[in-house]
Amino acid sequence: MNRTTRRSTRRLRKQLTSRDAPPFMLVVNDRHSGELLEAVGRLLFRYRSELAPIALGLWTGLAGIILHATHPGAWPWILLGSLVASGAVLKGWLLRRLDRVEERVYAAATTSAAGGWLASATALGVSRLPLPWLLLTGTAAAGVPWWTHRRRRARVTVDRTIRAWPEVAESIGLMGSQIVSATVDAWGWRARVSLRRGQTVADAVSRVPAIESGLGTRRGAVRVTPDETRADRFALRVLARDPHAEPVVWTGPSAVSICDPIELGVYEDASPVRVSFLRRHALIGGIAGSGKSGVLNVILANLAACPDVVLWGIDLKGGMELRPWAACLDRLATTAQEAADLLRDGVGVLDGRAGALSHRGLRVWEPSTLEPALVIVVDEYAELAEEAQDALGYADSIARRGRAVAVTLLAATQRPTQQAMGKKAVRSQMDVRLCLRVRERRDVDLVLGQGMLAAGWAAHALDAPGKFLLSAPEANTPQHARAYLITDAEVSATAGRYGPTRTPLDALSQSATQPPEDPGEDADVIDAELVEAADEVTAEAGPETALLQALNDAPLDGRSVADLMRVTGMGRTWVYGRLQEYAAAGRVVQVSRGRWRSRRERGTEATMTG
Ligand SMILES: Nc1ncnc2c1ncn2[C@@H]1O[C@H](COP(=O)(O)OP(=O)(O)OP(=O)(O)O)[C@@H](O)[C@H]1O
Repeated sequence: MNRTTRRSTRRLRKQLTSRDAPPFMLVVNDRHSGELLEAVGRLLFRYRSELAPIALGLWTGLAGIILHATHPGAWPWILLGSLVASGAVLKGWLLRRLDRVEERVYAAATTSAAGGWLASATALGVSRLPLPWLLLTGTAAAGVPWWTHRRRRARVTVDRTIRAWPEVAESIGLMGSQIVSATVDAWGWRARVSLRRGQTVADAVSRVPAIESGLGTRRGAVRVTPDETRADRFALRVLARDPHAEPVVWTGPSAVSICDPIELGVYEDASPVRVSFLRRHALIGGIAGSGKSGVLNVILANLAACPDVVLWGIDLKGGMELRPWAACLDRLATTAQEAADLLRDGVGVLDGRAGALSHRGLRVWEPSTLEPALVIVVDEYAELAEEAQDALGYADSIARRGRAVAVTLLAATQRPTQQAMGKKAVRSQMDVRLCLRVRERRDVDLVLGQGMLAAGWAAHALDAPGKFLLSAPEANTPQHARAYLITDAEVSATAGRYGPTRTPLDALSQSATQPPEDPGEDADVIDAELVEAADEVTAEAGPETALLQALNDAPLDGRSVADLMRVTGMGRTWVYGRLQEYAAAGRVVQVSRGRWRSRRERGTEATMTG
């Protein structure tokens, strides 16, 4: 109480107690009593949900008094009506929005209990013992589940928030915005908010901490995502609890082909995070300990289960991260030189396939078990830039030209700066970007691309390992996700399970990784006549006809690739390209490693023509 108030209180007291003071009169101020009633009314309305069980008890009691006085014989009908209503609620014909069994059972039990009491009170009178006590204890018993029910409480919170939104919006700088619709879900509630003309979703994104403060939520509870259909709307999600508070257990590979999307984890609404890695390069970024290796493990565990993929790995941390997958990796490079060789061979495969595709008149390599995709996994790409500069040129080439021929990169790094990625275009070629927690806000744009932070991709606010944001053609909103957690034991079990049955690289791609060599080295001793005849054919009809003839004339144990190179005068990749094409068409068979002949059926010689 301040000094002025104290002084006026003293004066008032003096006036009231002095002898010449006017007689004290209690004046009922109508205006104030009206305000009081209004305030009580407002309070009752505000807490109407909490007061519902008490109101129901009071109405039932009142109905009992009236019915006993007017229709005491109606009790059988009341009983029957309440039983029918309970059955209808249980069946879901009444109160349809109660979509859970527990909720329907509660509503049915309350209806039949209230009906039973009302029937008894109608017949016997409300005051007949133990009816008053039953009404009191019944109201309390029905009230407990009601008051503690999470969904009801959440619904009430949403209701109040919608009403308070104009005030909140004004104080957080989104004046004029309105909540258009709101729903309660398992973890909190979500709403669609319309913005005042001229405001954008970027304004809402930049005010997320203010929205959290305005709504009185915990930090990190609010998500703002653009509405794809309207620039003047956004989706607001408030998470009362963090759905990703606990690690998400991995349940096994979700893909059996590189053409299938891979399930990486779950979004906050419990829907799975699925993304395709077919003909796409991928970048995984995040600080140390954010869970990059964990995400790589999920991807590798899925790709290991796909027989139409060959996996190569580069791990310049001495193989620490990728060695557990060694059984499933066709190649693993752990030194700078090995990494450069591996990427150079990757470019070789790419070129070999590109040549074969152009010969077949096709544009893309369709992965199959005979002609698998090649995925090159690079753990900590920055090490590559530091230690194996030569390798960066090859990586760049693969990033730019590898998609069509299904030779792709999957790179993980802490900060994909220009320096860490090499001064090449690798980062800009990454179609799938997965951002775990980053240290600085600007790192969001480094991993996900320019402008993503401003668009609401707040990866700097992710607060646990394995939490991530995914940007891919099929994931274009900043939805928070958590990757499955694969334990070390699961990694070794998965590698052990799929390792022995991994598909080898196709012969054409293999040949493209080998240095050009003299075909004479492993050539068979073939008669001079054949070579001479082949030379003639080659000169007249071209190398393909010579190849077909040599395959037709091949002995039962086939002809070596070196011979085929000699008779056609063409390189290894060209020969393998044709052989693979004929093999896919069922026209030639690989008799043993590196030996081929045309297919012969039922002992007859099936000759091939071009
Ligand atoms: N999806 C996940 N769910 C829960 N915990 C996880 C998840 N992924 C990783 N972790 C935890 O975080 C720790 C660090 O993960 P991880 O080694 O994958 O991080 P990293 O980013 O690869 O780190 P570094 O850059 O140092 O290699 C792990 O030991 C694991 O306990």
